[in-house]
Amino acid sequence: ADAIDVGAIREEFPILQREFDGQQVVYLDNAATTQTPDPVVDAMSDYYRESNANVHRGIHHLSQEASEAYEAAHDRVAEFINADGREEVIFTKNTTEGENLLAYSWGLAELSPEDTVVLTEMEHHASLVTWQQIAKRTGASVEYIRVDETGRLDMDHAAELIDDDTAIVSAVHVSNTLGTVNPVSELTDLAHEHDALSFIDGAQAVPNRPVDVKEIDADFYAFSGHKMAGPTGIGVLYGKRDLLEDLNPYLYGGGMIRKVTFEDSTWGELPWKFEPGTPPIAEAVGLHAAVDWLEDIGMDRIETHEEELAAYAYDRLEAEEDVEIYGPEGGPDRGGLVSFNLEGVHAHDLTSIMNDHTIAVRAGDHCTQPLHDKLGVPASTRASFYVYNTREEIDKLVAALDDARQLFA
Ligand SMILES: Cc1ncc(COP(=O)(O)O)c(CN[C@@H]2CONC2=O)c1O
Repeated sequence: ADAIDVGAIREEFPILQREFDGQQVVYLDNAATTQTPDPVVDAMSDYYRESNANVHRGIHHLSQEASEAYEAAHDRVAEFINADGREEVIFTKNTTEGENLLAYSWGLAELSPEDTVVLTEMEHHASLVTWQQIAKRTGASVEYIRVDETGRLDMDHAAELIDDDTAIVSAVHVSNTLGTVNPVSELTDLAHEHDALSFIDGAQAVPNRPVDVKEIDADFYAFSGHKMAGPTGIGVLYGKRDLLEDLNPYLYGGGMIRKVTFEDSTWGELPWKFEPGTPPIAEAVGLHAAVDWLEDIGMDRIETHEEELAAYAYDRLEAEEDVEIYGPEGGPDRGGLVSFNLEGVHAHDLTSIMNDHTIAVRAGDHCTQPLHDKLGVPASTRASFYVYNTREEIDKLVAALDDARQLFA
């Protein structure tokens, strides 16, 4: 596929023209959140201006329009990830809520002391802490698939850990710290060989590459709107329909019920059963527009663009003898981000220097503290890329290292 037209894309992001101290912003913090193109902002503004009403099919024109827009967003997302229709697409607040929905509605009900939850050492706190706490409450145990010295999963260790005691395997598709692209189909197959469920955290995958949940055969898959050129306040939990049919909700209220009496209640149809109360309607409209906008570029082309930028960043940083990079070398095993440290300079100081050059990167543990403990560093600096980033921006990042060396090293 031909390269994406970054110049044309940047025209749709006024925020990228912003300057601080006379320097144009260099936004390299996309793994935290991506910027929002005009068509997405316009779709949400138009909704509020012209179609705003509450959903659940109120008997008036505006509610009909709002309901249709909200339902169409479910259909569009289902198509985008190759789910079997809106029944398999639950709108949540974000990836974190999707993981908690599964942990509370399935984990609390199904896990017992005989069960094991298999995670990886590179899990984000959204899944690691969630499963760790649900395991404590149910008596289940938690085991972690090792990350090897290249930053990849040790799949021999995975095959050892995943056995007949395993109830669920929960793995990140692309690590938000290492950039590692994990073999999620293989992990899912291992889980299914032992009648265990497979949950995949796709927060750093769905925005950046083609994702086909049926090809992966994951039982559940979560991601966020704000990391894929969409708004904050909306995420998706995909689930296989037959599994969702058997799950009981853990959040109750209006819109999710079929019949309510003073004695008891019964639950509504999928996906509404898991969407109590007034949902993020404008955000759903925005997410729909974001999916259209991304597909217009092409997910294959986005994946190639990010892989090339990450490989370029990896090579440029690798050439600096006082820089330590975490995760695999550039190529198909690395998504669009690079975490690193500059010898003798704390990540927070480096990131502050970067900010002096109006370069936005992120310092910290990236919600993967156990992984940083394993790496033996308290924090790292992470540059993460999206469709509007260029090699020239990476050159600015590398050039700013010298300031940090002069000041701190
Ligand atoms: C792999 C992964 N899983 C789950 C989440 C949680 O997503 P929500 O915040 O939308 O629920 C994130 C967010 N990434 C964090 C957010 O900021 N910086 C990061 O790397 C993530 O990268």
